[in-house]
Amino acid sequence: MTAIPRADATFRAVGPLPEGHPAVKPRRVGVLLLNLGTPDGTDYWSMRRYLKEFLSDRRVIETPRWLWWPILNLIILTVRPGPKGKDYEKIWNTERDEGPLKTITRSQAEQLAGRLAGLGGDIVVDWAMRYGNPSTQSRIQALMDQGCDRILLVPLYPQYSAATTATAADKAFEALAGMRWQPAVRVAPPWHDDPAYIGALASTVRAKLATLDFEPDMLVASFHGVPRDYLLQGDPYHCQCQKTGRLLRETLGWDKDRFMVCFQSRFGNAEWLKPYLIDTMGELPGRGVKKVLVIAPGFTADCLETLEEIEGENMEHFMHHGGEKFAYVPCLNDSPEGLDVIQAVVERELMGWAGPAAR
Ligand SMILES: C=CC1=C(C)c2cc3[nH]c(cc4nc(cc5[nH]c(cc1n2)c(C)c5CCC(=O)O)C(CCC(=O)O)=C4C)c(C)c3C=C
Ligand SMILES: [Fe+2]
Ligand SMILES: [Fe+2]
Repeated sequence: MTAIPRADATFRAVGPLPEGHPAVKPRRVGVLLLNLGTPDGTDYWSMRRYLKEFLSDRRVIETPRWLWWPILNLIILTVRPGPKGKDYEKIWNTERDEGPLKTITRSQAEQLAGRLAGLGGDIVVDWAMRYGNPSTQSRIQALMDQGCDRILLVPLYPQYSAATTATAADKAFEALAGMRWQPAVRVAPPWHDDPAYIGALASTVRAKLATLDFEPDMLVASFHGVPRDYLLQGDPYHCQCQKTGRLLRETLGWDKDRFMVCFQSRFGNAEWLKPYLIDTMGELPGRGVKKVLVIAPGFTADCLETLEEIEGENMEHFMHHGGEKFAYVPCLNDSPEGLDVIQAVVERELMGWAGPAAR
């Protein structure tokens, strides 16, 4: 007996529709890659809009609103959009007129769609942002319009944090809250210790080492920071970053004294996770560490925080303090290794919805 594909079976069962009956769509599975977001442009107003949405998120800034509102609206949104827009200009994809985070996330989704085509089932892959465009709400609606009654949300963060993973899920569930017919939803878990991920990171380090004219004294794994208080309140982000770092070092077979984990992108005056990358870059040359290789395992795509902050600001700081050689390992991005990781996570989480076991 030949199995009838699910969509056909649904159509046959429905038969002729009564007058005025809403259209019946084929049943599909949606995969929605969710990234952080990036401004629509580098001008003052685009930057301000993006920063306002980002920094109004209570998952990102937990300061009481009565205190935060005047700081944000009267100070930060006045002084930050201008200089940050200039920073974005340095890394902007002028061909497409968008930030690299957007270009890379789109490419990841397009390539993933090609890779999942052979899985069986009718799968639609799309991508959306937590802040800015394309919005999470609009892309969930687009998946629903194409008949997706099951959606796998994939927050593109290997390490879980309430400030990233949870707020991405919150935004998606906020969109579902207004729907009469909600899709069934799964949220992919973080993959900070997945062998596919650690192996991909190790292979990018090895590939980079093969191109260098020096042997690094130190491999520095830099993760985006969060306030230290989030760790004390129970956010697992710190521990997951440390585990990723340890597994990467063990896989590479590097000694403990030639490897360290740092945290970057501190914002505001509160204490964040330490050691700070920028301080470390200023101190290492004085400790005899003159040649460094930096990797940013927490970012699935190169962006402002890697290209401008690590490869720009931190490299300059290191050299200024007596460093001799600095190299940066690009993120996994839309490389075959990067797609292998996303595909492994997605295929695992689609089990029962797509592939051989799908009903
Ligand atoms: C102010 C608090 C912030 C927290 C907490 C935070 C956590 C956090 N962020 C990322 C990933 C990215 N952040 C990016 C930019 C960025 N981050 C903050 C603030 C916090 N992030 C701001 C204000 C900005 C915008 C730039 C600036 O004004 O400094 C980006 C880059 C986006 C791009 O368009 O290139 C990424 C990616 C993680 C993973 C994280 C916690 C785990
Ligand atoms: Fe950030
Ligand atoms: Fe920890």
